[in-house]
Amino acid sequence: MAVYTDVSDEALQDFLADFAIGDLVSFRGIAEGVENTNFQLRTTEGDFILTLYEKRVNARELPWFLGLMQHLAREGVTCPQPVADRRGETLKTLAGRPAAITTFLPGVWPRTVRGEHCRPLGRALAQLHAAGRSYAPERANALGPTAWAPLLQSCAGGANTVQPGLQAELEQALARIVPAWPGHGGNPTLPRGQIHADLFPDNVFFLNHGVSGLIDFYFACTDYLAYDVAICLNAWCFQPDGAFNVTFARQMLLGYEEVRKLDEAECYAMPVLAQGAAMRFLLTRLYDWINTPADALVTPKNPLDYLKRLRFHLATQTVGGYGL
Ligand SMILES: Nc1ncnc2c1ncn2[C@@H]1O[C@H](COP(=O)(O)OP(=O)(O)O)[C@@H](O)[C@H]1O
Ligand SMILES: N[C@@H](CCOP(=O)(O)O)C(=O)O
Repeated sequence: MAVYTDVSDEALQDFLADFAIGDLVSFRGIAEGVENTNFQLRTTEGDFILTLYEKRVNARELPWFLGLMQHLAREGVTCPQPVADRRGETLKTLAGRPAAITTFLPGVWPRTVRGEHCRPLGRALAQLHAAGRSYAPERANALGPTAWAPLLQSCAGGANTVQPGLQAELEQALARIVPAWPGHGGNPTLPRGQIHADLFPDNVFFLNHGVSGLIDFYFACTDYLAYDVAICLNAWCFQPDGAFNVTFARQMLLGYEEVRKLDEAECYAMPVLAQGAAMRFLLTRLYDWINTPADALVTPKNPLDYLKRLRFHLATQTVGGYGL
C-alpha cells in the first residue's frame, strides 16, 4: 500500500474548496504503487485521482510532467489530465506535499500478462514516442547510467544482506554495461525523445482487448526511445517463475514496429539497453528494500526479480534473443 502522507478530512475539504469539481462523495487511499501517495476521489461530478508527490519527484519538475501529459493527450494518447482549480492552477500543496488532481481513467491493468497484451502495448509505446516528438522541453533522466554507481554505493551496507555477493556482482555488471552504453565514449548514439521510463503492467490500462490509457508519467524523461522498449522487455516479458517469454517479446516488438521501426543501431544496442533497464529497476528496488521502514504503508518490490533478468540480458548477444 502506498500512502505515505495522511490527509485529514479538514485539509481535504479546504483543498477541494479551491476546485469547481462538485461535492465530495468518497475518498480512499489507493493500495497500489510504491512512489507517490494516491487517493481515489469521488465527487458529484465524477471520479478523480488526487496525488501527493513523494520522495523521488522533484517538485520543480512537476510542470514538465503535467505539461507532457497535457501534450500527449492533445496528440491522441489517453493519459490522466491535470484538473485546474478556480484560479487556473493545477499544481498545489496539500498536507505539506506538492499535490495535483488528475482525471480518472477507466480500464484495468493486467494482473497477469498474457501474449494478447503485448502487441497493443508495443503499439501504445510507439504512439507515445511519436506523440512526444512535438513536446520540446527536455528532462534529463535522473536515473540514467551516471546515477547507477552512486545508487549502488548508497546500498553498499545492505546489498549483501539481501543476497550474499550481490554488491560485487552488480559492480561487475556496471563495469560492463556503462562503457558499452550508447553515446558513451565513442559508441554511436541512438534516436532520442520523450520516454515514459516506467511503463510496467500497472501503468497500462486495458479495455475491450485494447490499451485504454497510460498512467504514471513521473519518471518520464528525454532519453533513447529504444531504452523505453528495453524497459518494457523487462517489465512485460518475464514469467512469474523468472523465465523469459520470447513470444511476448516478439509480439511487443512487432506491435512497436507497426508504428515506428527500430533502426539498426537500436537493434544492435538492445541487449545493453535491456541490461541497463534491469540494473536501474534492481537498484531502486534494492535501495527501497534496504531503506523502507518496517511500519511504512507500502510493500517494497523484490530487487532479486531483477537480478535474474539482468543475468538473462548479460547472456543475450543480439536482438534476435528478443524474438526480432
Ligand atoms: N488516472 C488514474 N485513473 C485511474 N486509476 C489510477 C489513476 N492514477 C492512478 N491510478 C491507480 O492508482 C494506482 C497507483 O498509481 P501509480 O501512479 O502507479 O502510483 P505511483 O505514483 O506510486 O507509481 C494505479 O495502479 C491505479 O490503480
Ligand atoms: N515500476 C517500478 C516501481 C515504481 O512503480 P509504481 O508504478 O508501481 O509505483 C518497479 O517495479 O520497480
